[in-house]
Amino acid sequence: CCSTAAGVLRELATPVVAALVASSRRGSGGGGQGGATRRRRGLSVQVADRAVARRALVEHGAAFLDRPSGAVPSTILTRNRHCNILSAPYGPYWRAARRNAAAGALHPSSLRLLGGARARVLGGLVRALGSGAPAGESLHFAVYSVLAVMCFGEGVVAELGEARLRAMQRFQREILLALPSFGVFVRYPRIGRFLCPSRWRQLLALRRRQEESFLPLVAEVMRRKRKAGDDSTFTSYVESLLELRVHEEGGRKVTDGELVSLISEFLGAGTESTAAALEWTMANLVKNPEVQRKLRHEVGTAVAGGERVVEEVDLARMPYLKAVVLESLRRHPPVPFVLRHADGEDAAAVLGVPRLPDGGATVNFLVGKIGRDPAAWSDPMSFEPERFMPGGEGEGADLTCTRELRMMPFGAGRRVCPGLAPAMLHLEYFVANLVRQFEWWEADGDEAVDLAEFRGFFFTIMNRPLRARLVPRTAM
Ligand code: HEM
Repeated sequence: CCSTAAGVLRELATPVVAALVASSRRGSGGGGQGGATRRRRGLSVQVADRAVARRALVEHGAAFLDRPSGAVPSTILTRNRHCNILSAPYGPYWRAARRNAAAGALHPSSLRLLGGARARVLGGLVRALGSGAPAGESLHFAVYSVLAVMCFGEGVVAELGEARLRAMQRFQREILLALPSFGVFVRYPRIGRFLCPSRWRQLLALRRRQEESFLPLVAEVMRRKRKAGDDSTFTSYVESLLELRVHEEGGRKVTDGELVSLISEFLGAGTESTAAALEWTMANLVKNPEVQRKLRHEVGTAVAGGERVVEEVDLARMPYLKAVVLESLRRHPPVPFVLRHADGEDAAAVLGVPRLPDGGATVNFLVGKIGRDPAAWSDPMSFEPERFMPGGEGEGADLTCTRELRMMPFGAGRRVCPGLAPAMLHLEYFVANLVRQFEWWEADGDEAVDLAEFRGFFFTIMNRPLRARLVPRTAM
């Protein structure tokens, strides 16, 4: 029935749908949560038109609220059993988990309480770079460290120590690299383990290691909480998860399996995306010395001739910094596509077809293409932060896409990335301080900056990790 429906769709497609790709792949539903059921995967529709994207995600968002099953790391790793925010079907559990993150650990008021921890991570990063550590890997570890503090609290991370934190980060990478080979268990949930028994054992071992890595840290968070009482002002993500109740499901707590998936998502989705964006931004600053010079001038003006570290409060006075980060996100969005499941008449009408097949369709919004659309951006492939300055075509860019959709690096609509605020804060904070501390020059030979992309399972990262010749500007 899928191929028939695909044929119908292909014939009826209008120009607003950039491409309709028939897919014979079927996914199983697996168990839904909170009474919601997952649908089988049938067709895949790709949207590269920003007007259609906005109509679908913002104006008719209710018809595009779910994600296709098996499209998200945690659904693969737990075979759809333990959802996190990204993978949860639209429903009570998703609402509770998302609200908890957005109003808690990811809220600007929580981020403000972490100024000291951020500065300590920056200090470590500057020392590492100053002693010649590779740029790409060092940026990545700095972002992971900040996310770990937000997740478990600074005391727990300090006790864990750098070596174990680095091991956790390596393990996260290992999982990301292994994920594509586990698709078979989502497509064939009943017989997958018999078809590929050794891969099945590998999957179980990875998930077990994830549990063994996170659950003792959760216990440590609880122990400290009991000891300190309610004195501390900052509430870590894990603390908030332990307090979370899904009221529409009888006030139940989050299960251990969900806890592990939610923590893994927080560290994984938060680090890989932000670190990739940071690396792309610094790479473009190496490639564009004039942009770097202008940015350094702005930083110097904002913080008394560059005499002190840039703090969160200073960032609001740096429009060019924001323009540099936005241009990097437009040109190199770390998440190159947004996946949603669509079903029903409303979704069909938005996509310009009379109906969708039984089971609905997977809709793939092409974030990269939308941000580089020549109809929206002049010379879209070049790196020009000026376009986001007053009078430029991107002035007042709306990252949530509520007013207008010209780029969508954080997605759009009700499932827009809840990490937008911390991501922008950390990008601006690290970029400003890194150009204050160092001049970033192109290295020679094999270490020269290569802007070629590597498309991973979920993220687009630099094909070759960033290397640069750093010249310290102030005594460290
Ligand atoms: C530069 C950094 C980041 C980029 C480019 C990015 C991008 C995205 C995109 C494109 C989506 C899909 C949105 C949609 O379907 O409309 C998403 C979802 C999500 N992101 Fe981010 N993200 C970033 C940082 C973060 C951070 C720091 C966190 C948390 C620590 C985070 C957590 C999430 C979660 C939980 C979702 C799922 C939302 C839902 O399904 O309701 N992201 N992100």
